[in-house]
Amino acid sequence: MSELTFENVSVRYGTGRRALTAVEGVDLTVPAGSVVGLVGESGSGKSSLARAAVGLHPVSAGRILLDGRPLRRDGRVDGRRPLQMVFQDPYSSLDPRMTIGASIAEALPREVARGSAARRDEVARLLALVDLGAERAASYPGQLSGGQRQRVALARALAGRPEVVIADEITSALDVSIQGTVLNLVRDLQRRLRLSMLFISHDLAVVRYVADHVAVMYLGRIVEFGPAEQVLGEPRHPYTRELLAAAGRTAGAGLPAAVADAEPADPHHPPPGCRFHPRCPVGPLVHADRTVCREREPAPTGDRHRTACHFAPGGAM
Ligand SMILES: Nc1ncnc2c1ncn2[C@@H]1O[C@H](COP(=O)(O)OP(=O)(O)OP(=O)(O)O)[C@@H](O)[C@H]1O
Repeated sequence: MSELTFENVSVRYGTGRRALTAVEGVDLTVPAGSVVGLVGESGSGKSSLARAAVGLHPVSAGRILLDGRPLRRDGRVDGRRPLQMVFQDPYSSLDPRMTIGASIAEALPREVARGSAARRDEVARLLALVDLGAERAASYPGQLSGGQRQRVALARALAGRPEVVIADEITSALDVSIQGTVLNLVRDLQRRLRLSMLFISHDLAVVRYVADHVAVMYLGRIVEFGPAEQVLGEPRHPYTRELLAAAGRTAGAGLPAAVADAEPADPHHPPPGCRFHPRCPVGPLVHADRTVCREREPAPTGDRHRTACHFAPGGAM
């Protein structure tokens, strides 16, 4: 079991006037063997943080550590790739011209992949892990259903014997009727293989189901973090409360409509002070002029349940 830590991590795209900071100064820990759900509306920086962890995009500041050891820019540590990512669209990780077996075999570490018999056995073992028969090795991605393809993508990620799996919206593209089965499988594998997991989803119902801890991201910052039942049951940050209210309105159908009436956040020009202040319903109630919110960025406060809001219960003010 391994602990994944983001230490003051920033991710930037572009340069000059077009520069955009998608992730800014994020501190986040995925405790060994646990699932951290990462939520926030579209564009908040969730995928950017994930991609930085697996080396698909460089961090512009900060460090990413596995059990205290820094990951290299390409996501390796000691020559291995201990982090694997599963994406929303399994087509992005499966070559349509390769059989399922060949795709999985390609991801096997060299020491396992010696000899075709060993490879075949290992592919069959991985297929069994994701509840697919060994005969599936001969199929092509186009012959499988969306749910089966996502299982194969999962098997492929597990082929590298990861310690941490980053799941980015892995059920969002699936038919609602099979989302539950895939989620059950993921949760079961996570426990059996004692994986640590960063589970990104815009669907709070899904996150409630799989996550031990929840991190809420807004415009590149983590605004709330804590045990899932606390963050989702007794949210402290006004943004988290809005997300939950919006999810309730749409019967768990997701976040993107959250805070729909407010000004959309512009990542090119994040507001000064608290980034949420232009949309925040709480600040004006407490401080008519919202000076503190406009001028001072709130530092996270709290112990197990941390919130970055000047007026959160247990907050700085
Ligand atoms: N390769 C890129 N080049 C430039 N800007 C990018 C790039 N990738 C993401 N961005 C920008 O970075 C910000 C954060 O995007 P990111 O995809 O990380 O957010 P997200 O929370 O994962 O959203 P979604 O749920 O829509 O994937 C957005 O403003 C996005 O437009």
